[in-house]
Amino acid sequence: LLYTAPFSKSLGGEGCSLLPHGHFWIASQRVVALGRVGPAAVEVKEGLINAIAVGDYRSFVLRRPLVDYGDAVIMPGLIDVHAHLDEPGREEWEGFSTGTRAAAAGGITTLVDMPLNSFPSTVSEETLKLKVDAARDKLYVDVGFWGGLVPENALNPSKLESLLNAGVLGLKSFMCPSGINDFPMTNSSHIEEGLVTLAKYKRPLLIHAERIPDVSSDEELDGELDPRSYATYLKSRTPAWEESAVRDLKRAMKDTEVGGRSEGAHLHIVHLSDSKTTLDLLKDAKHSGAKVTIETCPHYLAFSAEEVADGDTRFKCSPPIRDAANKEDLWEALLDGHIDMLSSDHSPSTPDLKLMEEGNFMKAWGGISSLQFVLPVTWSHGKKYGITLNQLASWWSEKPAELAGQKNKGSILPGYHADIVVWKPEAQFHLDDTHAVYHKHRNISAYLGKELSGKVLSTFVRGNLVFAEGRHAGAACGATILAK
Ligand SMILES: NC(=O)NC(NC(N)=O)C(=O)[O-]
Ligand SMILES: [Zn+2]
Ligand SMILES: [Zn+2]
Repeated sequence: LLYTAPFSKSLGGEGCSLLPHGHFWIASQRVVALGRVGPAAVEVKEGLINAIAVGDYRSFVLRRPLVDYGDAVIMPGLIDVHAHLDEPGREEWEGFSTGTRAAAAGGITTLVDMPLNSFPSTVSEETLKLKVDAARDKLYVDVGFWGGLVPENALNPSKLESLLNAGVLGLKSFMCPSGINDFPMTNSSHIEEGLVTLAKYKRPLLIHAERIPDVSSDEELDGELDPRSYATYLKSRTPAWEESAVRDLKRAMKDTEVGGRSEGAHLHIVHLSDSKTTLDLLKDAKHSGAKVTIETCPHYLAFSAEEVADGDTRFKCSPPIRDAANKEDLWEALLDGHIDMLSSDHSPSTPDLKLMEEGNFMKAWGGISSLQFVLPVTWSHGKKYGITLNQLASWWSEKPAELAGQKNKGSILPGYHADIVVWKPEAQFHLDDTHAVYHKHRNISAYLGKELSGKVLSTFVRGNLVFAEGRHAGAACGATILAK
């Protein structure tokens, strides 16, 4: 039985998978596995990768269905460690069903949900249970959860332990106001104490590292500034915020070193935007042996402040998208390995909160909607820097799997989950009104109207073909991932 793409006509529809087989091979001329890219076939059996036949694979795949993807790329599915799915409590912003359908359409096979923007925030065993219950039968990809480190639990190890025992993959905290009432910010003492507990569990602490600087350099903010101007927003949230946070983390980072008070714990800086002093401070800490990793997001690599039109609040996020020179330096840091991985920071809201008509950057909700497009965006913008498919797999799958403690995910290797994206890097598309968008509010996405290259053909989650040629599987068979 040989399928060659496009193969919609032969696909099933009702169950967990569009492909009616539990044991099959997929093959192409560009399989990203075992540190190389080349012709290979991957055997999928009962949700796992059973074998990889490299080179001339035809003699291996006899008597089993084979999906031949020609010269499309077969790569590990993306693992997005930073997405706000907002359910329960704010389903009108996003939701498990819409968010995971968007993920599947974008080649993302695992999401890790942020503990804030849902209501209540995920800060205790009980609130994690609400998340897990709300997710039931709604997931098209696998979903894990970060818990929140907040003042209420940070100094209370037994509360933190009950949250960790309940299965969050790690914790997340803010060093500035989060914009969400039941998710208050932490100071460096909360963080240092939380890390001691995390060290026992060997799980990471993710930090939104922006802090209001002690000495304000914002004199320019005095007087009348136009809130529709992007420059006004940039002045209100300078790189000094990121720098101040990271300086304040000095002791916490030191504590993670071998022999330190929280050896075994791990600090992960989310959505780094400042590629100057903040990055230098983090490089120094890494260099002296602190266990620190860094992520940045496609919007910091795709856009620059110069391109953000006044009033276009789709581009408002924190920390802000900075100037073109900053963007160049972020690419350099990513290519040099100083930035470890990428994530979407998909943080939608209802369109009214983006204040798109008023265009007020100072009052609009901060957060970029991007979940479905991160693969083509990274590829389209990375091509001119010569990025490779292996680098994409490292930034989007291997490193995120490690951060989230997922030992069976993130690579195409025998014994691993068959979480796979098949895509055509050369296929161009214009993200116009006719393009199918599965996250909830298409008009708030900063990528609408853009030309991208890299089209997702198929997405497999644990062997289930959950998305192919524009269609989703009928049943939502993604799993919730809880740490043990
Ligand atoms: N409450 C939020 O979702 N905040 C998010 N907002 C952004 N990035 O603008 C974030 O991750 O900080
Ligand atoms: Zn954040
Ligand atoms: Zn976020």
